[in-house]
Amino acid sequence: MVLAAIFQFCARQCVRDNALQCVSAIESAAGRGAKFIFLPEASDFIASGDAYKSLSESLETGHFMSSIRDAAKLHNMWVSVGVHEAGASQGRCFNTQVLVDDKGIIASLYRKIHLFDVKNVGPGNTPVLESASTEPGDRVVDPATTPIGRVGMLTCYDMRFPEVSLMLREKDADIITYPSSFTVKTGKAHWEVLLRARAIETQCYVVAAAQAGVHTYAGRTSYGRAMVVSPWGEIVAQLSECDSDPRPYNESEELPTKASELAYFDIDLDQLVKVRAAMPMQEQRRVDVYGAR
Ligand SMILES: O=C(O)CNC(=O)[C@H](CS)NC(=O)CCC(=O)C(=O)O
Repeated sequence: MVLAAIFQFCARQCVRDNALQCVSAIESAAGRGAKFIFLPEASDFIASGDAYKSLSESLETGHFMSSIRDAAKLHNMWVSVGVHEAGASQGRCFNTQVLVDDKGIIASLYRKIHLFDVKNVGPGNTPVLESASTEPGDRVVDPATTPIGRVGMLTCYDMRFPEVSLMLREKDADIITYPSSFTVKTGKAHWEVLLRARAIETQCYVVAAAQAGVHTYAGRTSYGRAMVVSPWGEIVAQLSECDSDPRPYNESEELPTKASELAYFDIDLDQLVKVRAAMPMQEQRRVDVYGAR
């Protein structure tokens, strides 16, 4: 079994501060002997309005990813982290999950394919239009081989589309990651159910690092409750949830952040093999009746 860590924090609009928090989480996890750490979606920043354009960075040369890569190398740690990647069309960014290996090299990356364009689930039942700032990716990436198993990457809202997680299972994923920044309303209603269902039906570990807390200047609050689910559907680690009411938008007010949290868990690939052997769903799929995913 190999030890891994999952991190939850409240990103601000300042990329340097957020980088410091993530680097310190990597350092702590290394001190405990973890080989892999999962960081949330948008760990580089949560911003308001047009700030996306100026804050998004290149994965190769930007301050945020350089800090993460240096820390990964220094502490021999694999890192999964969500960032805003500069360089998409129309001044937008990609919502990208980056997998960094223990030498500080980018081993793989995945650009979120399902964007959170919704009508009445945002703060105060307002709409959210992720596609205004973000260009969707156009491919699912094969799972990457790491010291904790084969990691398949998806992000946040993607967890509502089981087809892609089943596709990753088909490609031999052991672990599926959903770095997230969920809304409080949808988090309370759906978060645990979605993550446990994805784990049970794919018979994979599901790891969802999360943002948590009030981002007042951006007019939004993240639900938190970062969670790890075993291939049998048990919650093996979870962090605290944020149930604050949404607060009115206030650009100048940066509230004290909700404290960051770190949890540890073992990835037990023997248990995964036993679960799959006892209930061989992958071999039982009736693709002859209902087609491939
Ligand atoms: O905007 C950023 O900077 C980072 N991206 C996000 O926070 C994204 C898009 S707004 N959030 C989600 O997908 C929440 C999904 C969700 O809450 C649900 O499926 O219910």
